Parts: sequence; C-alpha cells; structure tokens
Amino acid sequence: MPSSKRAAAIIVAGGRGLRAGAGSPKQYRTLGGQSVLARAMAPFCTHPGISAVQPVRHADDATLFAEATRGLTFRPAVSGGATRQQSVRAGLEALAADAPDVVLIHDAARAFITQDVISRAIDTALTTGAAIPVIAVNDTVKRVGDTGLVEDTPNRAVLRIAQTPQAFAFDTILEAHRRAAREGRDDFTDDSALAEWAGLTVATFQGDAANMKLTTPEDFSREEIRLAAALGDVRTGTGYDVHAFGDGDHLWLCGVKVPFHRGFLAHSDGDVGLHALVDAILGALADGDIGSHFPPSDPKWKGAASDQFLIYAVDLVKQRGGRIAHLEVTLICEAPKVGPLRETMRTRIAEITGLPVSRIAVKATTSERLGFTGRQEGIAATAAATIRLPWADADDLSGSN
Ligand SMILES: Nc1ccn([C@@H]2O[C@H](COP(=O)(O)OP(=O)(O)OP(=O)(O)O)[C@@H](O)[C@H]2O)c(=O)n1
Ligand SMILES: C[C@](O)(CO)[C@H](O)COP(=O)(O)O
Repeated sequence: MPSSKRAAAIIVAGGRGLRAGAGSPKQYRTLGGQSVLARAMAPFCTHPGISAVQPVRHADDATLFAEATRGLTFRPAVSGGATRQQSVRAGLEALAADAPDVVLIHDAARAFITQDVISRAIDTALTTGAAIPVIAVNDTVKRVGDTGLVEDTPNRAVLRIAQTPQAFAFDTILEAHRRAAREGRDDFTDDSALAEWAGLTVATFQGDAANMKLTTPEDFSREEIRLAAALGDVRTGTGYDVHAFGDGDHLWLCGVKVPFHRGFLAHSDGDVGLHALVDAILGALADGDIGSHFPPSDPKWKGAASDQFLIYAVDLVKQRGGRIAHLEVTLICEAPKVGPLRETMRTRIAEITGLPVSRIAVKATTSERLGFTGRQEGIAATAAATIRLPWADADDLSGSN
C-alpha cells in the first residue's frame, strides 16, 4: 500500500446473535479461551496497514465489550443501530471527521480473519474503490419456492459466497450509506449490496474458507472442536525422587557431575533430578513410572547414567506424536549449592531432551534444616512436565469419555 494512503477498519459488533442461541451475544462468547470479538479485531489492531480501528457495539453492551477487548488498541466504540446496515453507518459517521482513504468493514462474528485477507482487502480497494472477499460455491445450489419444491438450479460457476472485510473508498461508501438512509433503504445484508444499489462497481478478491461467519450453535461447537484439536491434548505430570548419601566424592545432579564430599547410594547413578523428570513425563503420558520401565532388580541398570532414562521418556512422547512444552525440576537440599550450577543444569537437560533452554526450569530450596534433607542425609527432587499429545479420537473432544 502506498504510505500516503490511510486505511481504517470498522468492526460491527452491534448484533444480538439470536441465531447462535442463548447466552451473551455471540461476539462476546469465547472460542478456544478467547472472545470471538477479540479474535475478529486483533488482526486489524495489529495490521501495519490499518491506521484506525472503529468498533461499533450495542448501546447496552459497554461492560461486555470492555471485557472482551481488553489489551487491544482501537478508537472509542460507538453505538450501533437496529440493523447491521445502521451499525455500519454509525461506524462510518464516527470516522468521517478524520476520513481515511479506504475503509474495511468487518463482522465481529468472523473470528478467523487473517492479516493476509486484510492486506488483500486494502490493496484491492485502493486500486478498484470497492472490493469484497469471495469464495467459490462447492455445492450445487437450488432455488426453492414457498412450496418447498425446487424451481431451478443456478449455474454455480458464477456464484460466490461473500465474506468480510468488504473494502471501499471511504467517501464513496459513506455517501452511499447516507443516501440509502435518506431513501429509506434499510434492507441490505452486506455493504456490497448497498454499493451495487448505489451504482458502484464492486471487485472481488480471494477470501478464505476459514473466515466463515459464526451464526448458529453448530458453528460454535464445530469451531470449538477444531481449535481444541489444533491445540492438542495438553497434559501435566509430576515426579518425585529421593536418594540417600553414601561414600563418594561427587554427585550426579540434573545430568551434571558435581564434586561433593559424599556420593549417592543408588542402583543407577542416583540422579534424583533426572529421575523426577522422567517420572513427570511418564506421569503426563499415564504410562507407569521409572521403576516399571527400568526395574531396580535388573542388573542392566546398575550404575547406569540417568540421561538414558530421560532420553527414553522423551522418545516415548515422540512415539505418541507428542511434544514436550515445559520441564521443571526442584532440588531440595542444604548442599551442594544449586544456584551457581543452575544454568549448567538447564543446558545439560536441554542437550539430553533436545528442548530449548527456555523451556527448562531448574529450581532449588533447602528444607530449613528439617527432615532428612535438612540433616544432609540425602537429596530430594520434585519435577513437573507439560506435554502436548494429538487427540486420540473425537470422543475425547466432545467430553463424552
Ligand atoms: N444491528 C446489528 C446487527 C448485526 N451487527 C453485526 O453484524 C455482523 C453480522 O451479523 P449477524 O451474523 O447477523 O449477527 P447478529 O445480528 O448478531 O445475529 P442474529 O441475526 O442471529 O441475531 C455481526 O458481527 C453483528 O454483531 C451489528 O453490528 N448491528
Ligand atoms: C456481511 C455478511 O457477513 C456477508 O456475508 C452477511 O451478509 C451478513 O449477513 P447477516 O444476515 O447479517 O448474518
């Protein structure tokens, strides 16, 4: 877009959402933890080609609106009217004092708008003066009469589904809306229809099937399932391990060899930190514990380096198609001091697991000289793992399990 041109966006959120069913108007409901309105507005608020975002809400919705849009930057909302067309005009009038070159008019009910579609809207409107996003009709369409009988079958090759944002030269669409109001025309279901009536030529550009309008309860349940499937099956697991001190001159802690005046009494190398992490991952997988995968009775694991247990647990997650999002371990001991070793330990766990260091937390605490750790008889460790698995089946998602 030429830098001298300004594009603004109007988000119409003044409807009642009656077809979507009971509860708050649909634009204030959440999908995947975020309000429909925020999803619809945020890509405009952060688009570098949009100089101002003008929301239009129902006069009664000030509180719902404020809660749903917290954190976004936009012009003060104005109240809409009884129809979408009236709400659009309220938004246009609010922008008139500082008129942009083009205006994009978008339904708050289209929550899955992308910045690519917004860019196409700006570019096409700047060159044509009026442009709307469309997608092809993939089903055969019938014209059906009042009797329920099919009257004819329009040629679907020339039909398109119109979406928003619909984009226009600002002065032209404002004047068209004012004229429609003067002439008592309040029946246009989109701004393109109003522009066509006013004699404008309307161009089209490629829309996006994902940019559908949330209209019915089924739209909400389908999209909730889709978002949940995309997020995956997020699980957390916790782990705990203890080893007593024995003779020795070093400890293995979180995969790091730490010089110390004691060693661990253990079948393996006794690395409580890695053992707790392994148990946390196995817990998140609901797949037993470290003892069931590496029985202490098996001589194979005598003196074993514990990094192989962690590699094994990470592989189990991969085999299930999952990913580890976060690992954290807390060492509970009076000594050695963990603070100076923290970054080395994080780096070592990152090496073993293949995760970025930023996803690994190593913490430590004393037990205020209380209990076995306070008496320096050994070290305890707790751990937590957050993993993301693909959903196994649709039943999981519908909550019927
Ligand atoms: N008086 C109105 C009516 C609709 N809209 C907005 O226009 C968009 C598209 O309208 P629609 O999907 O029909 O929303 P509602 O009118 O809320 O739904 P319903 O017809 O089911 O009540 C929505 O973002 C809606 O909030 C508006 O700003 N003012
Ligand atoms: C503007 C619109 O979303 C384009 O498809 C549609 O016309 C709105 O229609 P509604 O009857 O207000 O849902």
